[in-house]
Amino acid sequence: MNQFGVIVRSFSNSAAVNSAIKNVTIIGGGLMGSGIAQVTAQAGQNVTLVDVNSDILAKSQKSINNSLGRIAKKIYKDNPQEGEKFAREASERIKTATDPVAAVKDTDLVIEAIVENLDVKHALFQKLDNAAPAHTIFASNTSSLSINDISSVVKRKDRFGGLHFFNPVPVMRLLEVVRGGETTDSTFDTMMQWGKSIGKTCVACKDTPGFIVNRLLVPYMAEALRLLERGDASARDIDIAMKLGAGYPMGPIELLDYVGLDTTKFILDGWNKNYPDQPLFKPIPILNKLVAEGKLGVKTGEGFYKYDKK
Ligand SMILES: CCCCCCCCCCCCC[C@H](O)CC(=O)SCCNC(=O)CCNC(=O)[C@H](O)C(C)(C)COP(=O)(O)OP(=O)(O)OC[C@H]1O[C@@H](n2cnc3c(N)ncnc32)[C@H](O)[C@@H]1OP(=O)(O)O
Ligand SMILES: NC(=O)c1ccc[n+]([C@@H]2O[C@H](COP(=O)([O-])OP(=O)(O)OC[C@H]3O[C@@H](n4cnc5c(N)ncnc54)[C@H](O)[C@@H]3O)[C@@H](O)[C@H]2O)c1
Repeated sequence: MNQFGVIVRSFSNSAAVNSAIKNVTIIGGGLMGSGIAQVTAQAGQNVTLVDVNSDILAKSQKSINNSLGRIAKKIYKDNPQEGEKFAREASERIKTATDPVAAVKDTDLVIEAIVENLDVKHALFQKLDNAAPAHTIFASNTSSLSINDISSVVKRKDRFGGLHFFNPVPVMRLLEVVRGGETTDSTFDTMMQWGKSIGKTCVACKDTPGFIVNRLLVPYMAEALRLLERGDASARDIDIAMKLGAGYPMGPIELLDYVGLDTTKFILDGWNKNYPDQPLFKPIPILNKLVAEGKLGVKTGEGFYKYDKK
């Protein structure tokens, strides 16, 4: 089945995979948090999506409703009315909030998808640890930080793990479920079951840098940027080469624009700090220049490439 086939199958099967989790709070309504909120609501669960202000949350909701419309057209192509009902009901399951403490008072799972910065993640989780119910599981959607490092500030280390989604969340079928050093079997099993209940194919990984995909993706994308910096090939030709030569749906440069150059820089700077002797993670001038100019990729309309404003 194509990705939509999987979504349809998973969507219809998601109810079949019972999960103890019914109420989910997602902190960070950006690229990833909005997608995680959407697929969770699509699976019939109650969602509270939190961000720092209502303008950002309005943008999150617009993005979610656009995506729901695209998926509804696929699943219910022969029954538009049912499609509208599916999209409306999923959207209605998502509440938004700007107060993270209030948003975790009655929740079973908190998924953090805020900026890739350990200090900011620490400040958030410290606040939530004293506010959420004792049974609530905490998870981070971090791309590159250690789950053990993130959870070092909370008491509930036994109920803390990684739930690493892939962009765009409504389409990418994979979910990496990451165990921290103190994650209990019960917490891990609940996260795996929950991942299946929202229609994802779950793989398990220890708390190792980059988990599985990014551990392999980062060197590949790093070398692509260095090819570009040396002038060995143009961005366009590097992307065409990897799509036609390796069968990738996107080339590495357009993928960097797609995931966000700010997030990319956060990840690279973090790994360079942790592994200063690894030449692969040395700062990349062309990346730093674009980020300094506010050219963050698709999300700002320009990165390595220019994009039509949506
Ligand atoms: C060391 C120095 C440098 C590097 C340092 C650090 C590097 C950091 C890199 C990692 C950064 C973080 C990474 C993160 O932690 C993990 C990731 O997320 S990795 C990225 C994973 N994702 C991908 O690889 C995406 C690859 N691209 C694709 O799969 C496709 O291009 C696409 C995005 C699905 C778009 O498909 P296209 O065919 O190109 O375009 P369409 O618009 O036609 O879409 C196809 C199909 O999908 C539907 N669709 C697309 N987007 C959405 C959406 N948001 N919601 C709903 N539906 C969507 C669309 O309707 C189409 O449906 P169809 O008509 O085909 O049925
Ligand atoms: N971009 C990707 O492709 C991708 C894929 C997988 C995982 N991730 C990870 O997901 C996380 C988010 O990435 P993104 O691309 O969605 O970033 P983003 O910049 O699109 O969204 C981050 C959101 O978090 C909000 N935020 C920041 N601090 C906050 C706080 N203290 N409280 C509430 N909201 C806060 C911001 O306002 C923003 O809307 C990062 O850890 C990233 O590494 C990213």
